[in-house]
Amino acid sequence: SFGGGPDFDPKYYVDIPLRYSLNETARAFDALPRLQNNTIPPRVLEQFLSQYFELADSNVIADAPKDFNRIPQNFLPLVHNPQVRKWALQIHELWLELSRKISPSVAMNPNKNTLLPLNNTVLVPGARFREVYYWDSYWVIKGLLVSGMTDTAKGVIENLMELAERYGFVPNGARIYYENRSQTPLLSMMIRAVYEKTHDKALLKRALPILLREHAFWTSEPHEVRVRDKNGDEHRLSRFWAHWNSPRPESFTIDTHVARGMNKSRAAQLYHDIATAAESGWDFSSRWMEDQQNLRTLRTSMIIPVDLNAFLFQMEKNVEYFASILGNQTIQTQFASAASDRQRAIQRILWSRKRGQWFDAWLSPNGCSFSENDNKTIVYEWKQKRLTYASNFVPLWAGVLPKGDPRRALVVEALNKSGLVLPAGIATSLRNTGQQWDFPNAWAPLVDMVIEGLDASGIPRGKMMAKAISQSWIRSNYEAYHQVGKMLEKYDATSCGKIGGGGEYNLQTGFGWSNGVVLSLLQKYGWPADKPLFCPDAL
Ligand SMILES: OC[C@H]1O[C@H](O[C@H]2O[C@H](CO)[C@@H](O)[C@H](O)[C@H]2O)[C@H](O)[C@@H](O)[C@@H]1O
Repeated sequence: SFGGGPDFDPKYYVDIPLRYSLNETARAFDALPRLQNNTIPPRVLEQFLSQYFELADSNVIADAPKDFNRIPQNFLPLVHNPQVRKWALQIHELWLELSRKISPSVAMNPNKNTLLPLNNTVLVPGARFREVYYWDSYWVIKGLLVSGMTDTAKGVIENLMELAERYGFVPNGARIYYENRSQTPLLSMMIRAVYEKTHDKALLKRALPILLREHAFWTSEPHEVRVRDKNGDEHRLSRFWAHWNSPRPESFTIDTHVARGMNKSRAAQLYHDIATAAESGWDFSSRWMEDQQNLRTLRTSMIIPVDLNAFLFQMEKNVEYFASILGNQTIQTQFASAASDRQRAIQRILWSRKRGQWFDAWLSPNGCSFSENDNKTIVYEWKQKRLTYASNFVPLWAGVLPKGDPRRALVVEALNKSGLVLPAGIATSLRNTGQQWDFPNAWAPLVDMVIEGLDASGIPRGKMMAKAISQSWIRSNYEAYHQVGKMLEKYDATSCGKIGGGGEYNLQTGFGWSNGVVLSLLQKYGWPADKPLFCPDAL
C-alpha cells in the first residue's frame, strides 16, 4: 500500500524504472499540486507514479537456465525418504523462479534504472530482493552445485567479478544505491566451491587479479585499522565501513525516522553506521549498538568484527591456494604470510581462552596513539565486548585454529553451552531486540557456517552436534514450508517450524540462501528412508 501503511516499503519505489528522462520526471514532480503542509495528496502521487514510472519488474526477464533439469542427474544420492526427495525437488525447481536476465534496456538507459546491468543469469534472493546480493550468492552457489547447475553458478560468479572490476570491490547488491558499500566478502569461497567441482583453472586465472583488488579494498584504510596487543605488538585487522552518511535510499523513510531530532552531524554519523551495518550483512543487530535496545546508538564503524576477519583469513588462504595451483609463487608467499599475520592478530585481539570463543573488539574513538612504524597512522585502543553472537563461532568454520589444535574442543564446548543451540537451529544472539539479526531469529547462512565448522572441528562431540543441528534445521524449514507453502528468508530458532520476524521490512519468501542450505545439507548428510521429516512434536 502507498502512504506509510504497514506494508509500505520504500525500496519498492526506488526500484521502479523511469519511463522518461530524469529531468522530465523531476520537472513533472515539481509541478505536482501540494497541500497546505507541502505534502502531495496520495492519489495525485499514485497517478504520477503510474504515468512516469514503468512496472516494478519491467527491466528483468524471467529466465530458464540452460543447465536446469527437472530431475538432475545423481540428485541427492543419500536421500532415501520419498517425502524428502519430493520436497528437495520442489526446492530445486525454485531456481527457475529466482532466475532472471537483466533487460538490455538497463545498460542502454542507466539513468532510468537503479538496477545495474549484468551479462549472465542473475539469481535473486526473492520477493522484495529483486537483484543479486553479494554474500547471499555463496549459499545460492552451494545449492546450484547440488542441483548440477555448474554453468549457472559460474555465471553468478562472473557477474560478481564484473562488478568487482567496475568498482574495485563487490557491492552489497546490484543496485546503484548499493555502490557505497560492499558486503561480507565471500567471492573467494564461491570460486573455491566451483573450482573444487570443476578443476577449472581458467576460472582461477580470471579471478586472481580481481581477488587481489578485493583484498586491497578490505586491507586499506578506512577498512583496515591498527591495534596493539597486551605485549605492545601492533596488528592490522579490518572493519566494515560504508562510504555513505545519508539515509539509505531503499529505506529512506525508516532512516530519517530513526535519526529524528538529531543535529546534522550526529545524524550523518548515524546514517554512516546504518549503511555500515548493511555492509556487514547484519542489518540490524544489538551487536552493533552501544545500548543494546536502541538503534540510535549504532557504532558499527568502530568495531572490529570477528566474522569479517575470519572471512578475510579465509580469503587470504584461498588466494594462497589459487596462486599455488597457478604456479604464482610470489603471490602464494605473500598471501601465506598475510593469512598468518591475520591469524595471529585474531588470536591476540579477538580470542578469549577463558570463554572458548572470539569476541568483537570495540575501538575507542578517543583513546588512540600513533604507529611507531609510521607516525601518521592511528593505533586504536580497544576492548572486547563479551556478548554471545553466532558470529563468535565463525572462525571455527574459517579454519583459524589449525587441525588438531586443542582449542577447537574449547570452542565446541563453548558453543554447546552458549544458549544459541536451540530446538530449531542456531539463534543469532541471546537478546530479543525486535531487530532481525537478533534472538530468536535463525538464518540459513549462520546455521550453515556453524554446522560446517562443527563438522570440520575433528571433535566427535562437534560432529554429533553438527548432524543434530542439520536435522532440526531441515525439519523446521520443511514444517514452515508445509504451512506457508514457501521457503523463507529467516526462521525462529525456538520452535520447529516457527517463522522468523522483526526488522525493518516484512518476512520475505523465496529464498535463495535458505534453499541453498537445505540442498547442501541434504547432500552432505542425506536422509534415511524411515526417518520422519515432520517436527518431533507434530508426529
Ligand atoms: O532494504 C534493507 C536492507 O536489505 C538488505 O539486507 C537484508 O537482505 C539481504 C538480501 O537477502 C541480506 O544480504 C542481508 O543480510 C539482509 O539483512 C540489504 O543488504 C541492505 O543493504 C538493505 O539496506
